[in-house]
Amino acid sequence: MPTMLTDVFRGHPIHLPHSHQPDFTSLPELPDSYTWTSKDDPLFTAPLSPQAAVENIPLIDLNHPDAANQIGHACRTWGAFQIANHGVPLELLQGIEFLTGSLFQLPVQRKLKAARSDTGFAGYGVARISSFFNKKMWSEGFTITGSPLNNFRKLWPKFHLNYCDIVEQYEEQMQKLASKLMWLSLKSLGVSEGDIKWATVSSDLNWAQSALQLNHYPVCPEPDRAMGLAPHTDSTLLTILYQNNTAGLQVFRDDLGWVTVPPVPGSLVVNVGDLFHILSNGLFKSVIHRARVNQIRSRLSVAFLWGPRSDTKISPVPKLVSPDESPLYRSVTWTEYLRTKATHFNKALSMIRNHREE
Ligand SMILES: C=C1C[C@]23C[C@@]1(O)CC[C@H]2[C@@]12CCC[C@@](C)(C(=O)O1)[C@H]2[C@@H]3C(=O)O
Ligand SMILES: O=C(O)CCC(=O)C(=O)O
Ligand SMILES: [Fe+2]
Repeated sequence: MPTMLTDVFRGHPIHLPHSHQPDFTSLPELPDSYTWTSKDDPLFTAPLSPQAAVENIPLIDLNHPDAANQIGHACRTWGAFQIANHGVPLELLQGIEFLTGSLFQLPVQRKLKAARSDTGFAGYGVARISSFFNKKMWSEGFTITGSPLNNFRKLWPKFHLNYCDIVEQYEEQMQKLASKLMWLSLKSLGVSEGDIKWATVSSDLNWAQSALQLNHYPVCPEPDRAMGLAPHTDSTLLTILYQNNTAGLQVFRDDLGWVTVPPVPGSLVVNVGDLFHILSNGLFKSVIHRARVNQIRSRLSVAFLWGPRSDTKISPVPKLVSPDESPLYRSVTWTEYLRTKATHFNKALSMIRNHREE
């Protein structure tokens, strides 16, 4: 029986004190434990790209006849892009935003009834990557995988069924979209369905699995010294992110520094994750990104984290490996990778890299 995402961290506890979460709204100034400097994160003071107005992640119209090549180019250069005409109904995007807003508005004692346990996967808490940093992040999160029924019943004793319904519909749409995006980007590399046995096209998409990460970044008294979500890459194949109408997401490019991804109403942000970087033999970049906060408006985001089934070994597509070289990475399942990441964080990719002889 393959490990489901819910079981990934069983036996790999991470102690994160969710119950110490402050009531963000009542803090007139930033506590020292939330004040970041470049000592806490080397990229904290990396420059904000002055060119961000001209150079930004592309906005791609999925109905454009050349969409596959545009996506492929964005995956190689940025590891991220935005999409319009993606087919996800606007009411559903509004529905998931409403759910997320309602959840984080609940009193902290109610949210803690659904707190993620040390070995658990789903529930309310601080970002999993918090354990790798000395300072705290100005955010709170809620992770969903499989049915949210038990947790939602604790949060909303009366209305949980309506909220479960929204999550189910949202996940269904996201699954279809993620698979479409994967095949479009692979097409740009000349890789087709026959080249990847584990991802056979079946309408139930049971070769994939996913999690939803709801994020809330409250208004912050000193945003320049705070961090919403520290820099990281996602461990996924692809992540599809919905952000409300408040900027905060930034992506990092070695040549440009931090670039803010402006919210475009109705569009979605797509990030290449570490597993897609591996599958593409390093051709697609898994993008380093972070979330900053602001003094005026709170921010919400919903990340659809998408990867293969737990028993699937991901390795570079043979077609993308030149015959006289070994693949850049050894094969790994999503479960193995999430556990490696939970222990070694941003060194996880280099730990599964095959070292080539010069
Ligand atoms: C499947 C997963 C990816 C994730 C860890 C998780 O187990 C569930 C939450 C995901 C998330 C969202 C916020 C950023 C991130 C790095 C984190 O701490 O939790 C990602 C994790 C990831 O992509 O590695
Ligand atoms: O809130 C955002 O814009 C980023 C969220 C994110 O990176 C994540 O949930 O993995
Ligand atoms: Fe992320």
